[in-house]
Amino acid sequence: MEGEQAKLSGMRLIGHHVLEYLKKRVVVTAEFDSRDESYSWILNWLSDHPYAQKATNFSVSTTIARGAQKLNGEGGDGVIPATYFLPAPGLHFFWFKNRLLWMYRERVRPSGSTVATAGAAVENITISTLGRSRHLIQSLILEAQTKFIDRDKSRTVIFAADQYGAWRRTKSRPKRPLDTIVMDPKLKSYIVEDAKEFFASESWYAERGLPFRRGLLLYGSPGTGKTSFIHALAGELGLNIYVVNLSSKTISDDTLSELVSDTPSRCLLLIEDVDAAFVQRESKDAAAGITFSGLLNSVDGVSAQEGRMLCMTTNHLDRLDEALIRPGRVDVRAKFGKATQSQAQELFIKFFPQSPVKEPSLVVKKKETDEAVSERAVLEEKEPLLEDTKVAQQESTMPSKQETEELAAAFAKQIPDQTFSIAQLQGFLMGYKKTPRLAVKHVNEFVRQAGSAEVSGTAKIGYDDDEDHGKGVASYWEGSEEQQREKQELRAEKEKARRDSINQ
Ligand SMILES: Nc1ncnc2c1ncn2[C@@H]1O[C@H](COP(=O)(O)OP(=O)(O)OP(=O)(O)O)[C@@H](O)[C@H]1O
Repeated sequence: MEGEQAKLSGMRLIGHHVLEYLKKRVVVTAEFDSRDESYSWILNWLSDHPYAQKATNFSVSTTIARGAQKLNGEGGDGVIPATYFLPAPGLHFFWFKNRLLWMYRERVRPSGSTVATAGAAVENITISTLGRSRHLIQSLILEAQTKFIDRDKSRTVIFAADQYGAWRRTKSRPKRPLDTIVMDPKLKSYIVEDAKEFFASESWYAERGLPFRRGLLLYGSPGTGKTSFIHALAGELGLNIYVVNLSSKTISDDTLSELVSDTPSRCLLLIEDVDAAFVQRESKDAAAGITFSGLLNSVDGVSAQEGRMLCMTTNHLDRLDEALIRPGRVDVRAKFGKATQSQAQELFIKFFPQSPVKEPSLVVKKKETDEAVSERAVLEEKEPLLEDTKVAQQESTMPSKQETEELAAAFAKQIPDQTFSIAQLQGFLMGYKKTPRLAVKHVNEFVRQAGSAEVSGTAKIGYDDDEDHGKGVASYWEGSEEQQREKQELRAEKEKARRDSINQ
């Protein structure tokens, strides 16, 4: 009896192997794992495929990131985030180049997942077709890759380390134009030209046996534009950014070294607040972080990737060890200072760009009857318009180019030199997005209050909209109570004018 059973299971095993063998002979299969970049190419390709648009069993996603990581931010530049329709997990058949293919999408738990990584399911997609040639599936992959790269051409893609110590695409943003960065123009063009020259000199480095790497250190007060400049630089050079967070608990010397050697040959490797990790290290949190020598080894060890530019930012240059910033590791150092008066002026002009001149108030005026005009004249004589109401009336038209320049000069004149960061000034202007004249009128008050707030540290000043900092809050100058009341009055006035013009 036992012999019979052994025979049966033996035959089953042989049958299974034969089937697998035949499958391999007649079916070509490619497998994609959500932990790999190629998974994003396939998802992106699938979301555009007619099958995914018609499939009755589909999943909806606002990101093309891997299933394991629900990372937001991609495609969501508009008010409504981009939505992708994808074939749901399971088996699907579709046509590609007149050939039938089938795909299987499934969710699996990664082998060796721990309590810490529990919940981080990994997805798998296999795409198969009948035949023995890989050609068809290879061309599908190539098409998907090209499509994905084209999609990124106008964007800067940001990668960060995941909990497994591998790079993960986290988000992509439209390229930030360099001219949106307010800084010393000489310094700006020096860094940009230096970086361009570096990336064009691979053979020069090779001929001299020099490691093909460059280091850039940006230092200065918070909110002076260091991170923003790196993003704009990446956009200008057409490179992606690989961000390392040294304070992360999951990063060790080994993972850092692996990450650095895994960066592609042309990229910006960004280490933000490079001083912070070592301040924390002193807090003896043994489990967390990396050692200083680990950092040095990673950035210039033999395995460190060639052709990358290391960009570091810090608010405290004095806290950095000389060894980290010696030439060879840091080749260019740039100080980002608080706004000068001319930078405040430039910011104002950039903040209120010229839009086509609208003159709604003229339309209203045309309709005013003689009676109404004389009535208004009597009223004005009786009760002179409040100063702000006059400004408010002017605000119904945006200033001309010349007036904007005059306003910018008046604005800058009231900003003490090198006292506020651009982020703080931007925060103040955010309160006056459509009312530049009011911004000029109230800037004095902002300067006074911000000055005393800095001493007492109580008021909400400054503005930070950068998710990279992980603060997740946008705090900005909302104006004093009086300003807010004025703004409300202005809104009410505008609304009244609008209603009146409709009723006429
Ligand atoms: N020089 C600048 N030009 C244009 N925008 C700026 C500039 N400085 C700051 N900003 C704006 O302020 C905000 C914060 O800037 P950013 O994060 O680049 O500053 P940072 O110097 O990197 O700050 P931190 O040291 O805190 O990391 C962003 O919204 C950015 O657009």
